[in-house]
Amino acid sequence: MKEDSGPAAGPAIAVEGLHKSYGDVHAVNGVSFTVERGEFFGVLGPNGAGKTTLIEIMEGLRSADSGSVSVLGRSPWPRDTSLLPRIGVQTQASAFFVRLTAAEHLETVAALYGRDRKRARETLELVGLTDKAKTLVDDLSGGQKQRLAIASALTHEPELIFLDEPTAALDPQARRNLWEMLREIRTEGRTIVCTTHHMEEAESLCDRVAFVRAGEVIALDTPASLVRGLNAPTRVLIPTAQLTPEQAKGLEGADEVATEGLSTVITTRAVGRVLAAVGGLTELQDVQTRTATLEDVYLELTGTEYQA
Ligand SMILES: Nc1ncnc2c1ncn2[C@@H]1O[C@H](COP(=O)(O)OP(=O)(O)OP(=O)(O)O)[C@@H](O)[C@H]1O
Repeated sequence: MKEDSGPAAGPAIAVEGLHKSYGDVHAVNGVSFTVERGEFFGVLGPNGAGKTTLIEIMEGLRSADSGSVSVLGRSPWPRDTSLLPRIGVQTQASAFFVRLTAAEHLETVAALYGRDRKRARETLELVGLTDKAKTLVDDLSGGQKQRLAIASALTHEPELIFLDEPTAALDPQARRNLWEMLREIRTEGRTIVCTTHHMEEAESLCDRVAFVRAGEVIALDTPASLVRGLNAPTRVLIPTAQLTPEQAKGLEGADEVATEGLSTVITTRAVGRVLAAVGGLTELQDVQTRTATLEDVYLELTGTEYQA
């Protein structure tokens, strides 16, 4: 299933001047970008930004009003059935075959793609649901259903995988297991396009991310470049019981001093000098340093309070 997957075959996705409106709402308003083969690409932005509309156009589930989309070298609209075995789709409202167990559901999905039971079992194992093989789909928890939905998108080993908030209902352990699994899939050379509201997740997994706001891509780069571009200061947190704000204000390199809960917080662009000075006054093992993250980029770009 990996035909046309060499570098010579062009990008996995190329979107150019895409527009889509629902009445007066410009859900996608002039979007252009390219996703390279083998890339893990994140689409980020607040609720209603246009992410799902954009992804559904790439998946061939919606038509665009204007602009062009190429997916694995083909146009997904009008519906191109030759693309279906080559892409895997997990949506926020995945459907299951009712009255089947988790294993039976996946075996059915696998059979639809001409894959065998062994592959269905492998995929169940991949998402950590082997011990739920005999559980009815209806009796799975929300997070387990979500893992089954992801497995359904992976059974046929597609070249390109679309994931819409894949870890939304997962507990922290399941989320980290899924990250590991997605990293593994990526090393197999598959392309992954993923939306998420978890900035830590995007920072940890994505090669590049596109921030979408009001239907437009307002930033697109690697998470590290976006964070660097903020040029944000470092925050040093020390228990106030060990260093009071008054003591902190006198320290070399401290730009600003505040208190947060039980901590004195020093904002600085000379973290080495501040730590050296703090080390002379208190135990450094109780000191935490915080540098900017993709969440800070989100707040800067969208100008909104982040809500997971
Ligand atoms: N079928 C539809 N009919 C009318 N308006 C729609 C439809 N689907 C989406 N919209 C509107 O288009 C805009 C973009 O919606 P979209 O679902 O693409 O955003 P999103 O970024 O995926 O949001 P979320 O993070 O909440 O999933 C919103 O204003 C939404 O209300």
